[in-house]
This record gives sequence, C-alpha cells and structure tokens, in this order.
Amino acid sequence: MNRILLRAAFCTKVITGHLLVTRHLSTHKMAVEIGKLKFLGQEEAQKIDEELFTEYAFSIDQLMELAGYSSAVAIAKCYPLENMKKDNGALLVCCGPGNNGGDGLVCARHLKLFGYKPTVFYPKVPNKPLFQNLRLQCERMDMPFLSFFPSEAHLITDSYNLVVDALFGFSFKGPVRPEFAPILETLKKVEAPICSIDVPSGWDVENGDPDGLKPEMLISLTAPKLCAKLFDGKYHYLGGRFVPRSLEQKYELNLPPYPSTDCIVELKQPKPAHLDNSGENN
Ligand SMILES: NC(=O)C1=CN([C@@H]2O[C@H](COP(=O)(O)OP(=O)(O)OC[C@H]3O[C@@H](n4cnc5c(N)ncnc54)[C@H](OP(=O)(O)O)[C@@H]3O)[C@@H](O)[C@H]2O)[C@@H](O)CC1
Ligand SMILES: [K+]
Repeated sequence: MNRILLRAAFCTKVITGHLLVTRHLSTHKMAVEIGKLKFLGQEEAQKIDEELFTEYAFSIDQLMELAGYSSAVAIAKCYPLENMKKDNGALLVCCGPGNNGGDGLVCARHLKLFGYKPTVFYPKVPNKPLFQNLRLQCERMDMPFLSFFPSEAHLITDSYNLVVDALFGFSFKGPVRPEFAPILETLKKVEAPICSIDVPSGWDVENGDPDGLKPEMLISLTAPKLCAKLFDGKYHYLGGRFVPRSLEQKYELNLPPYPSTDCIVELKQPKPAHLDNSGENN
C-alpha cells in the first residue's frame, strides 16, 4: 500500500525550472525545481577552489578524493557493470597533468573497487608526491598503465566499454598544445561513451568547442562551468558535495539539494513544453 502511494506521489507533476534535478525511484523520476544554479566562469571557479584551500583549510587530497569518488559513483550509476559487454567491465581512464588528472586517478581507483577493470593512461606525471602516490595506489591495485596512446580510435572503441576523460579541467587554456593534441583528436573519433570529469577536455571553459569532444556524460564538480550550458550529452551530474554553506552563499551558487546522503545529483535541462511528450509535466 505504502509502495503504491509512494509511486503515485512520484508520478505527480513537478515544476519545470531552469534546470531540473531528477531522482530515480524504481522506473519513475522525480524532478524538483532547483532555481538558478550558477554556472561558473574560469576565474570564479579558480577563486572558489583557492578559497576552499586557504579560507576553509581543506587539503587538495581531501577534495580530490571526494571529487574522484563522486565521479566514480555517477559513472557506475549510469553505466552498470552488469550491462557492460567488453572484457568484464574494461574502461580507459585518461589523466592529464593537473588536478583534473588527479580526480581521474581517484575515480579509477574507486571504479576498480566497484568491480570494473580500469586501464589508465597518464602520460605526464607531475613531480609531486600527491600525484605519484595516486599513481602508485592504482599500480598496486593491479591497474595496467598504457605507455602510449592508441593512435587508432577503433582500438579504443573495441577494447573499452567507456572512456573517462580526466585530461583537463577548469584551468585549461586553449589551444591544446602539441603533446596532447593527437590524444584529443583520437578521442573525438572513439565511439565508446566518453565521461568527462568537470569539463570536456579541450573545450574552452566558458565557450565550449563546437568541434571538440562530444562526451555522453559530464560530471560537474562544485558547480557547473559556463561551458556546461552547451553540453548536450545524455547524463549531467553534479558532484563534489563539499562546499560549505557560507562559501556557497558568498558566490551565490544556488546549489541543488543532494538527495539524502548521496554525493551526486543529476541535473536535467527541461525540454521545451511543446516537445515534452513524457507526460511527466502534465
Ligand atoms: N574546487 C574544486 O572544484 C576542485 C577541483 N578539482 C579538480 O581540479 C581541476 C582543476 O585543476 P587544475 O587547476 O590543476 O587544472 P587542470 O584543469 O587539471 O589542468 C591544468 C594542467 O593542464 C595543463 N594545460 C593547460 N592548458 C593546456 C593546453 N592548452 N595544452 C596542454 N596542457 C595544458 C597545465 O599545464 P601548464 O599550463 O601549467 O604548463 C596544467 O598542467 C578541476 O577541473 C577539477 O577537476 C578537484 O581535484 C578538487 C576540488
Ligand atoms: K576533463
């Protein structure tokens, strides 16, 4: 009986807003208005990041762990292991030279713990203990590391169920330099889904890149960056549930409520009413 009531409640019309947060219960979706979630420019994203470390005394390891963990949780939710056809959940995790790459290594570690089979590509390891330790953790967990990037996109498509893109985040400034350009060119041709952490790599953080990567999934961290307005893939999640309320208010982030104790929340752009035949808005 309670179950029936709950289902009925979840089928009831919910308000359309600028962006919607959806929560899945059984096969039904619940969407709640989240108002005007802020999309951050590059400078503002960097200022918030800085403030988390200086004013709020977080360490980079702490936030990277939460960022990478929430990325892994979002990926596992959208791409369940049991639906993967290639080599028992084989994934490719591409990590760049900055903190976005660090998020990728943490994400790979958690995906491995969830039962997937990540292979890591990490061509430029910074000379800092943080990144060397993150790499070692992955190595000690028996994750293979590619020593070169496959030049043929079909080799990636054929071997991996999906690619995690952790090459560049909110500090990227185009155009991409020659050492990474061929990697991005190959990734653009890969037919397996691409899951980008924080920013689709190679995109201008504010203006995107119409000729760039077309990820199927984007996991925005802290708050989406301006380029996320141009994202039209299947899944957009917000992760990094670590922003203190006072910081959120100072930057008027208007973050959506995370459901219960979840570390991620799905963001959905509502379809214009005349295109929405789902019945959810009726
Ligand atoms: N508070 C938060 O939200 C948190 C955010 N976190 C994460 O941190 C990410 C931001 O990290 P970040 O600042 O280290 O920079 P990121 O974007 O990884 O890349 C910089 C690297 O790329 C390089 N590079 C730049 N342009 C290039 C080009 N054209 N071509 C080639 N290379 C280029 C640049 O090289 P450089 O110019 O320094 O030589 C540098 O090595 C953020 O997106 C999120 O994922 C979490 O970990 C924790 C909490
Ligand atoms: K990325």
